[in-house]
Amino acid sequence: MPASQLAPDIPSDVLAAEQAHLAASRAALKAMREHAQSLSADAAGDWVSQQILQSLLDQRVAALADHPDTPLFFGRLDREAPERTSARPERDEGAEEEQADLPTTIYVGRRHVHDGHSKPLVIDWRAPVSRAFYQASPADPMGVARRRRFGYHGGALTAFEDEPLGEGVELGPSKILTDEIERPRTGPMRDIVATIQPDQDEIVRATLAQTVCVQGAPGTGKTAVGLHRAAYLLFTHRERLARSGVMIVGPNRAFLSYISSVLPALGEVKVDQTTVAGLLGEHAAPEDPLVAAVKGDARMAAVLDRALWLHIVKPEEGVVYTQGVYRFRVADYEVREIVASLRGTTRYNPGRAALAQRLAHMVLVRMEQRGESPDDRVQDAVARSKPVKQLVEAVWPKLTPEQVLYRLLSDREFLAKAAKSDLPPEEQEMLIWRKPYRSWKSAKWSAADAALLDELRDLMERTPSLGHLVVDEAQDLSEMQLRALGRRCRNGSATVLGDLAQGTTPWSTSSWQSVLEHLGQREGEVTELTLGFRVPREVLDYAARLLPSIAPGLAAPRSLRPGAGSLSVRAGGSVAEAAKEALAKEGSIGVIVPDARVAEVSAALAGLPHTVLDPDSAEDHRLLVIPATLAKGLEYDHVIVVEPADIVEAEPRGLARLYVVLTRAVTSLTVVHDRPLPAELTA
Ligand SMILES: Nc1ncnc2c1ncn2[C@@H]1O[C@H](COP(=O)(O)OP(=O)(O)OP(=O)(O)O)[C@@H](O)[C@H]1O
Repeated sequence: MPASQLAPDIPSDVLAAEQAHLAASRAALKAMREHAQSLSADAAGDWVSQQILQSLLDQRVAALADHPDTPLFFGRLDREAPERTSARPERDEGAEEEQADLPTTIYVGRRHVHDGHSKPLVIDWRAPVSRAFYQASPADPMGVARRRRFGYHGGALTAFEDEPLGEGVELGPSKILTDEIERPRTGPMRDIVATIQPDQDEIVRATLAQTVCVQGAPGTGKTAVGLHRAAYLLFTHRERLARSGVMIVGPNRAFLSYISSVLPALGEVKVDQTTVAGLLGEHAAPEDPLVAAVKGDARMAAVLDRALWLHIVKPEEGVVYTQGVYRFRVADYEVREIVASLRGTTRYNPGRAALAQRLAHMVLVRMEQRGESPDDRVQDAVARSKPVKQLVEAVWPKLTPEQVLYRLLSDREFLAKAAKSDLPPEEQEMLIWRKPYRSWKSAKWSAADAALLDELRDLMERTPSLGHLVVDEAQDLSEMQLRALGRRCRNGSATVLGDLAQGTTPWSTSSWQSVLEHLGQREGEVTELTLGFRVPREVLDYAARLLPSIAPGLAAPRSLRPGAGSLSVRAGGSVAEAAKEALAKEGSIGVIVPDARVAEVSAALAGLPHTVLDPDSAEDHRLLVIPATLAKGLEYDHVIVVEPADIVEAEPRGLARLYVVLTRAVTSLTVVHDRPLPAELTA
């Protein structure tokens, strides 16, 4: 963007000085990288340490890469002398000392850069001192006299915009922010590090211990905020989270591929990004949504718990261990006592191992009574001996989650025993497979079963916890899936993102409190993002006509972008025609169609270069055909929605699906239909 476009009176000497600072910063980054490259891992004592050190050095060199097309810094703060800074409390320890040590003018960017004398040239956006860049306002300047935002064209600094904060004057809208929001979307999602808004920043910088749950209308930046929060936490708690790990869970692989480059662009490459299926198992046997809803209900947890422990058989016999001419006996009542003391105090598999050890210990006690002095090795040998193993197998059998679930879903009597009064008979009947499988090995599991298997796995063996989990589109998760995710952050915290109006699964939630409860994060704070950055107002108002039917409790969303003329509804219109019109404009085009009509619409677009969205393919086209069920979380400059009535009828929560697809557009939405539009949309 040429400087003159931003502000005709930008003094060229000021711009030149800023450009010189950019050049100096880039040169310093290069020097930092060369220094890191010159370091050798040879100093490490042994081969293993050398490999570890080398890998750390390689990571450091990679992190110091300069991306010429990406702004190294995007803001500048001219701060008042430290003693005059406002007494606003900082959240991180050491923040005040850090502020005092820094020069009064600082540049805020993607990473720290310092010169050869350790003088900071650029400060990481995540550092405590950078917070003022996002939060300072004339009402609370946070010690900042002037905030400067930089505009770039490619990698070149071409413009800046000043906001005086210390003079109590009202700030006008930022053109740099507006340009960023209006920029055409191409390729995968980009970071928003230069333009994070104050309410978004509050969420990004919430402390690690705090679980945050964000309700937000389409395009309010929930996904963006979740990803930036992950980057912020990794920076602020680098060592702790390097050990325990951070994971992003998204709705499908198309979405993961869309967001995949945001964290690497922020320098964070070691974050797992996955789907619930990726985490719990890629099971997708088709299932009646009503059955899936019962399986997704948290009441299943108690049923599974009983189902597993019902496998323990009351011991009727003791153990006889023979050593030479001696026989050592553990009586049946003693075995019963041991089993009773272990039940309920341990998970299933460690309990099984403990039973063997406790039996062996009893044998050892008998040996000692006979005057022997056996050691631990003898105890281990007894625990592994045939009679002990046989008894353990008979009383506390070795099981897999699949075996237990197979029995539960195929054996009415067993299910009734496990379900007790938690599930009424009609729900039990729904759970029993209509067509039973021959064995647990040949059973085909559904997505709902995957969460049940995971629950059983955890009852058998403790699931390790991560340090932090970001869960996107969380309104779509069942209570059992939430429990599965909750296990993975039980010693950590979570960022939970979603929109109650966009729930499209049989088990979609209508309450964030309930989500937090099943996640095991009752203390989590529910907050809301209300301003939309994606969808033009006209389009959002149109989609919001569906809200009274799908989420009556939610207020109508607001959009930052007026977008007059962005909506076109065409009865009997041609999809190819609409696509041609969009191709004549700038930006990406998504043709969102009922899943069953993908092939037909793709054929109708023959002659226009396009592909059908495939999450596993790197092929990127300007014109994409997208099955409605894959559109969640994605966005395109121009969206063409084909036959809303079919989209609504295709699934039980079809109206919510329609709301999702109508809210994917950044610049224009064209609705093409032959059938009458759903009444909720024309009301
Ligand atoms: N502060 C911001 N500055 C610039 N762009 C932003 C900002 N916040 C969000 N955006 C942009 O708005 C668009 C929507 O953001 P995002 O996908 O995170 O929204 P969402 O709330 O997750 O939407 P949905 O509910 O539809 O999935 C993205 O292009 C994102 O980059």
